[in-house]
Amino acid sequence: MPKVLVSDPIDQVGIDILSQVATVDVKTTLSPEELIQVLPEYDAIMIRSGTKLTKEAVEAGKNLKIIGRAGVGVDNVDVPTATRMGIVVVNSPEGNTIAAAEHTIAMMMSLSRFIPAANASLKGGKWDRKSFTGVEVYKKTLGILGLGKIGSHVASVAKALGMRIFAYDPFLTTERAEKLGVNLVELEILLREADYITLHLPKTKDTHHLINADRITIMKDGVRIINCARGGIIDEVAIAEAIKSGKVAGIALDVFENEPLEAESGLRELGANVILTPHLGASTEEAQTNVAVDVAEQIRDVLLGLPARSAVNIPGLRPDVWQKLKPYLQLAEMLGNLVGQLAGGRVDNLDVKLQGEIANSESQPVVVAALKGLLSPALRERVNFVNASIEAKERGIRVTETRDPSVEDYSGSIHLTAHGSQGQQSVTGALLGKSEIRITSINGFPINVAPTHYMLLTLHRDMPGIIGRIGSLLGNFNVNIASMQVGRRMVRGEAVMVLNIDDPLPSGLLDEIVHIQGVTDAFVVKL
Ligand SMILES: NC(=O)c1ccc[n+]([C@@H]2O[C@H](COP(=O)([O-])OP(=O)(O)OC[C@H]3O[C@@H](n4cnc5c(N)ncnc54)[C@H](O)[C@@H]3O)[C@@H](O)[C@H]2O)c1
Ligand SMILES: O=C(O)[C@H](O)COP(=O)(O)O
Repeated sequence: MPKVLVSDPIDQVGIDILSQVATVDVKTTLSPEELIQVLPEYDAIMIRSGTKLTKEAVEAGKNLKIIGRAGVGVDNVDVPTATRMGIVVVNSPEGNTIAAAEHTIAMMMSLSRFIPAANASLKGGKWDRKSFTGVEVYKKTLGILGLGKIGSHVASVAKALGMRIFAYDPFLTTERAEKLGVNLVELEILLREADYITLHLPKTKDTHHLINADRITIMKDGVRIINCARGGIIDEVAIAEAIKSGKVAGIALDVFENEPLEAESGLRELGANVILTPHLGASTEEAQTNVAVDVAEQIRDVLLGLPARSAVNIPGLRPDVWQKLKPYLQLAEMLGNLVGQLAGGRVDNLDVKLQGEIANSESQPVVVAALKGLLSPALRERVNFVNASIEAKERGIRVTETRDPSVEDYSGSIHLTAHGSQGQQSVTGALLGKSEIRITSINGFPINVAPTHYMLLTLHRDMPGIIGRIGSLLGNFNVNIASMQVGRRMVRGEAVMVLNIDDPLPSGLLDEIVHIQGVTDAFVVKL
């Protein structure tokens, strides 16, 4: 049984799913050092934002096949390192959208009406009504930074509250914004116009301290700011200063530059107009069930050898695409492996041509499959769909892709040409029926071969007796031939022969084959 480590609190429903296929250890109090120590034992890890999978931690996970983030943000995972190591990273892109959006609205209303402070005052024995006169959100302008899933839901709820909505999102089309009834504006306009500003973008190097002292200066006096996205998007020192000076009337923060927030953080000292929650955006029963099921199912699937539906580091390989392309992916991988073995040495360029029905499909997974096959003789199980593109790039392999939707002999075929240190080799393959893989040409010689584990390929002159001589030689060495195919373009011209053999070729035999008169080259292929 594979082993899964659950290192943050996850809903039991997720643990139950994982337990169908794995031994599950729930250890939610590991220190970073302990985590690194235990990680080599595990095939998968399931986390929330609490566990920091740093470069060192990911590298310690030598047996990890998948990292499952039961939530949205993967900024606590060193994804590039995971990708290089061939570890799939998955998340739950939508499981906690509503929870985070509702927390944002709750923060906005709490800021407007001082609910946390009024509650604390009353419970502290007072009946103070004067200190807590609030403001209405009705007819105010809400500026949303990042109009993705959460930002969009916040927009629609805020519209129902009678707010005017401005949004800044450089990656969003005006059509989408119009559909949401939102004014898509430049950042500076939003900052000038908004009475409330809420953040719903990822933490990246571009969004680090997006809200800083300079941008706060542009804002309206008395603006209120909410951050339920990620700590570090707001400069905490600058925002604390702006609260003290009265420039900013209130802030509500669910996320912090350092989590847990330090006991001595100055933010804790600020008054009734500063609301802090300990990263509770996704903490609803519904969201925790959603993300646990979503991510546990993906871990289960990957451990069973199936694709994950929301891998953040395998673009394009969703289960629906996988199901549709599966036979072509197997074909591309086999052809990549074959052309790589024929090429022998270093490959600098791989031309991938997709012909017929496959030319109209999503090509990226097919290219990745071909690269996986190409690199697998050298890297073996270290290369997979996650890291094949990176591994190829690091080796300087350039990929050229062409498509031709016209149908020739087969409804769809894949043609690979490898250019490398030892010249050029090309192979073509197609599907017979829906899923039977065939090699349909080698270096332009037409054949029709079902690939098998061991194959012997010869390039030779088409002349009487040559096939017999190769066959007898194999017989002398007790190598059994399962089937044989010859492809030629003209009688007594150049030809290619493919022998499917039942046994590996004994050492030295290939040399003898190459020395047969008329044989120009020979290759042993192991698929
Ligand atoms: N507090 C919580 O518990 C909690 C819960 C869920 C999600 N989150 C966080 O909320 C944020 C939003 O999540 P989502 O699910 O809506 O993500 P999403 O990917 O659906 O939306 C993010 C949006 O930000 C936009 N964006 C990216 N870079 C930008 C930039 N430089 N300027 C402006 N816009 C930019 C993108 O175009 C996208 O539309 C993420 O940071 C996520 O980690 C927090
Ligand atoms: O990105 C997310 O999904 C949220 O920040 C939730 O984090 P959590 O799973 O630690 O609550």
